[in-house]
Amino acid sequence: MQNFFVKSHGLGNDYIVLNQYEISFELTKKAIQKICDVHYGIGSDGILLKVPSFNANFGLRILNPDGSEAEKSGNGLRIFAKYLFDNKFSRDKMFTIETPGGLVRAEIVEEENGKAKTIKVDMGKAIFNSKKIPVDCENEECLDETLNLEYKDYTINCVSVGNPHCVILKDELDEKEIKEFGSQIEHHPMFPNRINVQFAKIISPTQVEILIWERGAGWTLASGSSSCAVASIVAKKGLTEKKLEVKMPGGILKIEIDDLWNLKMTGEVREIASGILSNELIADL
Ligand SMILES: N[C@@H](CCC[C@H](N)C(=O)O)C(=O)O
Repeated sequence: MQNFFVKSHGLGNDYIVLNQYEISFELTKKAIQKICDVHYGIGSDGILLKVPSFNANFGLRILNPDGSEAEKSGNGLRIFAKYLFDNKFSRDKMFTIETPGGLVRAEIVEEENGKAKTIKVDMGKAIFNSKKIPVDCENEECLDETLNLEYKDYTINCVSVGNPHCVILKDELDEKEIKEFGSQIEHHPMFPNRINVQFAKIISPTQVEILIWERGAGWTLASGSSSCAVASIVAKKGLTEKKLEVKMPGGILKIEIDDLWNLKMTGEVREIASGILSNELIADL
C-alpha cells in the first residue's frame, strides 16, 4: 500500500485526496482529525476519499476535519474532479461522481499543461423544504425565520444543496462576528444535522459577497456548496439574477441556476502537493 495523497485547494479551501484502495490504515475519526491537523498531520479543511460507485463513474466520501461526514462539497467535488483527470482515472473531460448528497456531473472546462484548471460541476437541485434540509421550523420553507442565540437573534434562511445551509443577509460583513457566533449557529437545536453558516451581502444584481462558517471545519476561505446555497436564497428572494458571482475571502465562484433550481458552479482548483504519508504518522493514527 502506497498511502499516496494529493493536497489541492479551491480558492483557499484545501482538501487532501486519498484513494480507499491505496491506504493501509482505517480512516477513523481520530485518523481524520490527525491528518487534517496542521501541527500533527498535513493540515486541511477535510479529506476526500475515492470509493467505488455502482451508479456513477466514481464515488466520493467527504470527511470534515472534526471527523464527521458531509453529504456534499462544492470545492471538494472540483478538487476531486481535478485529481481524477490529472491522475488519469478519467481520460474523458466529463464524468459523474456519486456523493452521499446525490450524483453530480463534473466537466473540465480549462486545462493548463495537461492538468485540469477550471472545473464546472452540476451540483443538483436547491431544496427549500424545511424537513428535507433538515431544519426544525413550523413553516414548509425556512425563510426569514428568527434564530435565537443566548444573547443575539438572527434572521435566517435555510436551504439544502445536498448538504444543509443557513444564510444570514447582512448590510456589512464582519469576520469577527461570524467567527464568534458561527459555532453557536452550527450547533443550534433547530438544526438536527448541524448546519453550514454564511453571512451574505448583496453587492449588485449579479454579485454577492459572503463569509463562511463550515459545519465540522469552522472558518474557511471559500466554500462551493455555500456559494450555491447563498445564490439560491438571494435569487429566490428576487434580490439578484439567477446567474451570479459569489465573492469569498479566497476568490470568486460563478453560479448559474435554472428555472427548476438546478445549480451549476464553475471555478479554479490548484494542486499544492502530492506525496506519501509517513509510516510514523500512520503508526500514530
Ligand atoms: N468546503 C465545502 C463544504 C464541505 C462540507 C461541509 N463542511 C459540510 O459539513 O456540509 C464546499 O466547498 O462546499
